[in-house]
Amino acid sequence: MPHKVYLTRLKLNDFRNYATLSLELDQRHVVLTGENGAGKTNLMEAISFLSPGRGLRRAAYADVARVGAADGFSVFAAVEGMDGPVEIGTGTAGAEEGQSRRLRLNGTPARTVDELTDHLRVLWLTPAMDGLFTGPSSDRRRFLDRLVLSLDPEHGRRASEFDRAMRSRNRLLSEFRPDPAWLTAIEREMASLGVSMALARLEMLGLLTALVERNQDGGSFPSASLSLAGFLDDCHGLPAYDLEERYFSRLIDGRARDAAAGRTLDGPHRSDLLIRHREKDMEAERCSTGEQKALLVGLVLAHARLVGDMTGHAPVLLLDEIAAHLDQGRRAALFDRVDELGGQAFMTGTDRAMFEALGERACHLTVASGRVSA
Ligand SMILES: Nc1ncnc2c1ncn2[C@@H]1O[C@H](COP(=O)(O)OP(=O)(O)OP(=O)(O)O)[C@@H](O)[C@H]1O
Repeated sequence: MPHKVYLTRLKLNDFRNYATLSLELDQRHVVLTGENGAGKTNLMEAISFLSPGRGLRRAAYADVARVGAADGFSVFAAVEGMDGPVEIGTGTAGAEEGQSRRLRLNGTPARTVDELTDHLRVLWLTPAMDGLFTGPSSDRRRFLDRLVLSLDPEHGRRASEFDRAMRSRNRLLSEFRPDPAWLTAIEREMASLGVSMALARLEMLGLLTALVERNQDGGSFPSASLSLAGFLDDCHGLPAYDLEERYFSRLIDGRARDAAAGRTLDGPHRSDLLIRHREKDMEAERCSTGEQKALLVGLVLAHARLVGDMTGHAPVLLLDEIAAHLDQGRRAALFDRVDELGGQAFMTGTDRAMFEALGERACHLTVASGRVSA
């Protein structure tokens, strides 16, 4: 069983509809129930700021600060983390647009928010992800990249450097006579970064597939078959060096085409994550709404287990409105599966009765108008 990582304290200041909040927690799961608009998802979002990135809503920080607050927002958490107890403080200094997020670990400023992954991993499932299978491929790429990031924090740096290089190439190609040496240097860089990104994604899919095959759980949640398409599809199994050479020469050959299109038409930014319902052997997008939800739950739980297996520490799990679409049997199975992961999970819903099967395994809290009570 992986070690448990859990929050023992959470304090918010001027965060969404919370002027101030101070919560003491123990290592149990946390169930947050309350009416629509009470502030349940806001609290989950605050916890998602304990991982790199812009949180589970991908919001602009200016929108996160409480309306009417003079300054920015802050989130403070005491965590029994992967490297022992740690105090994490994060937030913005002002409410203007374009602010970056600051991070302090045990009172000391951190260089980047990526340092959070040394202490805990936070994974989430929200209703906004329900359209994952039917929505644009960019949503699935972002989902996959978050999976990769949770095990390989370098993946984010590679992706943003690739993006920067690609933008430079697009700009150069739009010039009348671009400098060929400069273009070639950028394309070299793109080939190296792009292939690293694709291989990291493939590695994640391989690990997840192996785990799903090892842990058939008797069918409470369906399992997914995952594959990638859209980039270097005809080069499976080639070593990294050959892949780089292929992509590099395709970029060179594609200059005129990309210049005409005004963008780069080949690369890891064009990959799509293909998801199939394994037991039904059917594309996820053709499954029913309920089947898609169950498939997504199964996928996120498998990923959480993988993170626990690989790091030796169970991730903190944020499950927003997870119980609403599940029947009683599935709900009980979900709680058991979540519990077996060995971490701390935060779950929300409008009705406390839905979480009865969790019993004493969770601390049950009520949220109303930006306040939390037992
Ligand atoms: N920056 C902000 N300042 C003040 N209030 C905000 C801010 N951003 C959002 N809110 C308010 O926070 C409230 C709570 O939102 P939240 O999404 O957490 O609700 P919820 O309890 O999850 O509800 P539901 O059950 O409907 O999903 C909303 O009424 C919203 O208007």
